Amino acid sequence: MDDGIELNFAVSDGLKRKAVSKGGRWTDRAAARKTARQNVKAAQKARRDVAPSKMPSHQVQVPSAPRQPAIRPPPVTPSEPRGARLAEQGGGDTSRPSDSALARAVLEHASAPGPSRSQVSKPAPQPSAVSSSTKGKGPQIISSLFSSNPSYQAVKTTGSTVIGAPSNAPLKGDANTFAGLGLDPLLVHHLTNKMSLRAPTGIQRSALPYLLSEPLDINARAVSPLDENDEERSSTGSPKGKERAVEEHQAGLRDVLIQSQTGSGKTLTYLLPIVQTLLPLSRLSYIDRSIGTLAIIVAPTRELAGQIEKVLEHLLSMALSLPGAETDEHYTRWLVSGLFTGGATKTHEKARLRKGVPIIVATPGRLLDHLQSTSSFQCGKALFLVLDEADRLMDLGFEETITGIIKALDGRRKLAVAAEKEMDEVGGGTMRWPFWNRGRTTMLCSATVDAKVERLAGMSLRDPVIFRSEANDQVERNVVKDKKPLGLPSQNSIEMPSHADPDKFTPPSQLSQRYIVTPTKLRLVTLVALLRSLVSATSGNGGNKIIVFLSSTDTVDYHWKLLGGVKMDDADQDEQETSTNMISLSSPILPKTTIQRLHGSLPLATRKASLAKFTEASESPSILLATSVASRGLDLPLVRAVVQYDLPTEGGANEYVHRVGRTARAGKGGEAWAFVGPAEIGWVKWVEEKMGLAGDVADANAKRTESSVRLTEAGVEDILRKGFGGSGYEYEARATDVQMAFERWVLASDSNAALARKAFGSFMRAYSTHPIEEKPFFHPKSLHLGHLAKSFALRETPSTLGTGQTSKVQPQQKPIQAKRKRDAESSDEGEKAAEERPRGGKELTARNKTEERMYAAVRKAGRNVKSGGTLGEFSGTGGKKSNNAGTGGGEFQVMDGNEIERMLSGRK
Ligand SMILES: Nc1ncnc2c1ncn2[C@@H]1O[C@H](COP(=O)(O)OP(=O)(O)OP(=O)(O)O)[C@@H](O)[C@H]1O
Repeated sequence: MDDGIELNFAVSDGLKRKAVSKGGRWTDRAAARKTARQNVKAAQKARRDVAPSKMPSHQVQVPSAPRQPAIRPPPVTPSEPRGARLAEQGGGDTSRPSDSALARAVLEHASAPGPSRSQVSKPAPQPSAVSSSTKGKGPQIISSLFSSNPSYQAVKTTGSTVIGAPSNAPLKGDANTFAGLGLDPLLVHHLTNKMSLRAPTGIQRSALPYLLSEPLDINARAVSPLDENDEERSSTGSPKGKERAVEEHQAGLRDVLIQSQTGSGKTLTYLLPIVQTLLPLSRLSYIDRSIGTLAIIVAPTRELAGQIEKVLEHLLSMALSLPGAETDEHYTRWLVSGLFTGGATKTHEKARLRKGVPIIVATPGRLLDHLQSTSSFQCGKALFLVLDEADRLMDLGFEETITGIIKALDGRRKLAVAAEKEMDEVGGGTMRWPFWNRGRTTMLCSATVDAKVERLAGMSLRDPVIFRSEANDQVERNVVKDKKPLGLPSQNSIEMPSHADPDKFTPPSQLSQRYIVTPTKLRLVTLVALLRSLVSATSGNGGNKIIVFLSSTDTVDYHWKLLGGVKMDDADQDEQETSTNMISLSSPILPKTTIQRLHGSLPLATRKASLAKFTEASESPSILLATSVASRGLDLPLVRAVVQYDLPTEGGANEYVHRVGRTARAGKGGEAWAFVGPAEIGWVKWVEEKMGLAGDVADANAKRTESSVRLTEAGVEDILRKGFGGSGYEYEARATDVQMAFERWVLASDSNAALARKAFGSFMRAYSTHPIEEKPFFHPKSLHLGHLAKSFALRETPSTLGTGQTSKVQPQQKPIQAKRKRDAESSDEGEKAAEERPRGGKELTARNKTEERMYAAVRKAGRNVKSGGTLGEFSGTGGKKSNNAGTGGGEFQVMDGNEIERMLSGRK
């Protein structure tokens, strides 16, 4: 498809601008000004030299709107709030001279006298294109994307940025086989032939020997159930009373904490032992589904639970005998799985539980619900409880729910024991369970372990063994020495050795991590340019999926509709019909690419369909715009790149690692890109220091003094040039055209404009919720609102569009209440616990802390507003207020620009 914009990856060396000078004195700044002027001259010359006819034949011209005399752009956004510009440049990390130089250049260039590049030589924007679609919509303003724009430093984008060999890949070497770890031949056969998994990963190598070391002895004599009143336990001769609890637990496996990198195969690490342990039970004559549930896996979201259940189903579909093997003893298909996430009706789920489901995968709220209200749910004999994505469970506020689940399971067990004893006493007991003394093994899994996970571990695990991923060479040593499970001390928590720093979160070593210091005004076009480069470089094998993270549901919705609705010619920018049920859009600026979105406020069916569409095998690249709902656990195949357009507002470095972990999984390559604002560059060093190196890379670099993980800067100019192509500075004109097309789309209808303003407001509010620790880099005061508006394709800051009109609160409340209800109904969990929260909906629940901080901040501002007598909203253009122009955040709206400014500056 001809998208009307060329993709040209050749970078003209001769036209590269020199780096602005570094240092903090006025002489340096004068030098920077001089360089800027020289650059303008050089650009002029270059453009004169580049005749359009000399363009390579493979390059496609920018869509040709008729050129008209340029209308001068207005002087640098007169509506900039006081202090905003300064703030945009401040706050940088002075230890990174290049970054601070960039920030200074923002100021110098913006305020430097003399002609701007666009005034001198940039092809003029086409006012006609604007006017055609904006008749009667107020004054025209020409996009001034590159004029008066912060100059950006010509950072040379380097090649490979990976720091080591794959750290989450299957291990190499003959000694590293699934069979060697003690896995049943049936499972080995299935993994190899049906799932194409030939060797274990580091965490599997580390944990499987232990987890497979206690098979159930199906020939064991039945024993009486245990309880505190037992006088004797003759069949086992075990001690009685208090000691029994310990004894009981020691007879089985100790509880386990599994911590390893994203994409390292934790799911199979706990599923394989569960399946292998339970499988032999099917040979027992008395075993049928009425035995109830023997293993429970808890995952924080529906998507994750569904994903785990799919892997489990796949495992359970294995052949029950080896081809050609002759044996009298066959397993039966007793072992099945069930998904309990609130997606189906409860009646249906209850019916399934009544029949019996040996292994269930559930979200926490729904599981607790069944434990409390479904009496036919037999789970007193459960042998395994897995808490997957432990950190996410805690983030989502499931601590109490998990406590409830553990208590309920203990209660069920007691009831089952009592029932068994009663049957025994009356002599009618025919079904005797030989595994009462085994207890229940709890496994906790997480890629990152922080204080919250430690709290969950303390609450749910007894005497745990901690497993971390082993590096390749370490494995060899262990395997040679001892084929049995690594020696475990009999008491106290122990930790399997790992060379990685356990206190740091380690991204996969093969992951390339880059950041782009992007002037706020250029964010949107830089995103487009980056996506264009990424989609054009994708290949089926290496992956052709890209995930873009944004900070809120509103910004996801807006960018999705904007990309899908924008037109690059003069065609009417009609409002595109996009209902909540719509799955996929395409965009003229991202050829042959489908664009999906994912956030917690979408109906479950839409979310499922979006994910399915995004992951479907296709030659066409695919982009998923998502909130943090997509950051944990999701194992989406062929994700080649993760772009963090908005850096995480919650979860800090931890969240960053989870997000980038959606690519570079199981040893595959991947790219991570982070958009960093000029005032946010200190974040780079901060996040680097929070991350540790993995396994063997940590070994090799043990003596390195510098920060362990490095993010590499990519030049914004390079990105723009690559994405938009053309010779010399042509990319500027192309980027400007794209920006103008976006702006036309916004102006095309009231609802488009309202979406843009809503997204802008949501971004602002999300931004203000960065935790205090991150405030040095993400302070709302440092946001240049005028430039930020530009990045939302708004021609003016929403705050300055106000006419002083006030709105009544009442009319706003209805849609907000309706939205909340929708959120709750379609919430990720759909779960009681979440629904009980006043704000409902997973997305809202997920941002509990965020919302608390945010609401506190906005409430504070709200007081200011109310003290002024009114509670208002971002109002529409031309004094006409749109119905939908609220801030998207519920009851808190801000009246006008002064109020926003006051909120940001902390003035009364
Ligand atoms: N031994 C193996 N060899 C090759 N691929 C594997 C192996 N084990 C698991 N995988 C694959 O690795 C991918 C990631 O696995 P999984 O989702 O379990 O990772 P994870 O550690 O749980 O990651 P996250 O922390 O992001 O949830 C899956 O696609 C899985 O099929």
